[in-house]
Amino acid sequence: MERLAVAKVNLGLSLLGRRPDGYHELHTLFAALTFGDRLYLEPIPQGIEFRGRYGKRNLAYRAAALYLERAGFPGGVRIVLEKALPEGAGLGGGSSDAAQVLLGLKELYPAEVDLFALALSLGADVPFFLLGGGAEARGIGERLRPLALPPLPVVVFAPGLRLPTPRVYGEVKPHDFAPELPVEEILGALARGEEPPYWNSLEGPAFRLYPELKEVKARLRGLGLKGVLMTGSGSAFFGLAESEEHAEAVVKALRHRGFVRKGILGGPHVPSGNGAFPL
Ligand SMILES: C[C@@](CO)(OP(=O)(O)O)[C@H](O)COP(=O)(O)OP(=O)(O)OC[C@H]1O[C@@H](n2ccc(N)nc2=O)[C@H](O)[C@@H]1O
Ligand SMILES: Nc1ncnc2c1ncn2[C@@H]1O[C@H](COP(=O)(O)OP(=O)(O)O)[C@@H](O)[C@H]1O
Repeated sequence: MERLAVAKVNLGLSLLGRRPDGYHELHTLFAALTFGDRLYLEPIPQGIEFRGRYGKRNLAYRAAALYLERAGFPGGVRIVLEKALPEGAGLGGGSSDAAQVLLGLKELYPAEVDLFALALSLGADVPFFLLGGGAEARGIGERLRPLALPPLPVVVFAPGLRLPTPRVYGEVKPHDFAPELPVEEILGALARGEEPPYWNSLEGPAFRLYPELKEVKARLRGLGLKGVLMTGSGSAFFGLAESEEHAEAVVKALRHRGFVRKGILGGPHVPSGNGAFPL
């Protein structure tokens, strides 16, 4: 079985405060995109044969180990992971890989296993990737409400700077906290092709760590993209293109400077019925 583990961007991310356990409470809009890593899953009699980086620490491997254990060891799986997404870029590649392994194994070995609970134990972004499409998220990303997003062309650019998530959260100061995102206004602006009134509270901390990221943002704006924003904890940025042709031209202009791809907001069509967590 072949599966596409798509990237995500955060159409705004607001840090509302810090929880007693040290994690940050956030409000964000997740948008799946149409490109990503490829995974090949094949049933084998027992165990996990894994081809990809990090061995047993890979989130895809850990997802398989968890699912097979919870399902009562119904059989094994061979997993080949072909990475296309840069790591530590805020595109959620590892989380997306893990979600596709969970969904794939549920198809190969159906069992009464709560995928959302397993997903959350693997990482805060993993539950979203079980749903795909678009979603409003709260908590640390686990309270999800699906959202319909206009299928706009976007360009993602990662400058080749790896920004580990804990490093960026570690740099957050009280003045980085902000109110909730104006969700209706953001959706309205997207639908009208206007500059969305969103922000990413992690841009301040990331820019303090790596001031050169400000130039990356300015360069994307200079190419005519709207709503240019860092995604998640960075270091990738995205922007909204006027058309597929505009997106293609931006990709050409940036292709020697880092990872650059065009995609469509909301991702490929996902069959409904995955359910959701209430906000
Ligand atoms: C920023 C976001 C936005 O979608 O995604 P990415 O950009 O990484 O894809 C997420 O909040 C990434 O959450 P998650 O994937 O769970 O982060 P992890 O790497 O597990 O967390 C690493 C560390 O970051 C801090 N952390 C993480 C999430 C959160 N809401 N508050 C935090 O303070 C914690 O110190 C944690 O130990
Ligand atoms: N399948 C995987 N793909 C990418 N990274 C993985 C994977 N499994 C574990 N990791 C670890 O998780 C970190 C975060 O990866 P990733 O999800 O791609 O970035 P981000 O959290 O910035 O969106 C990587 O730096 C790597 O150490």
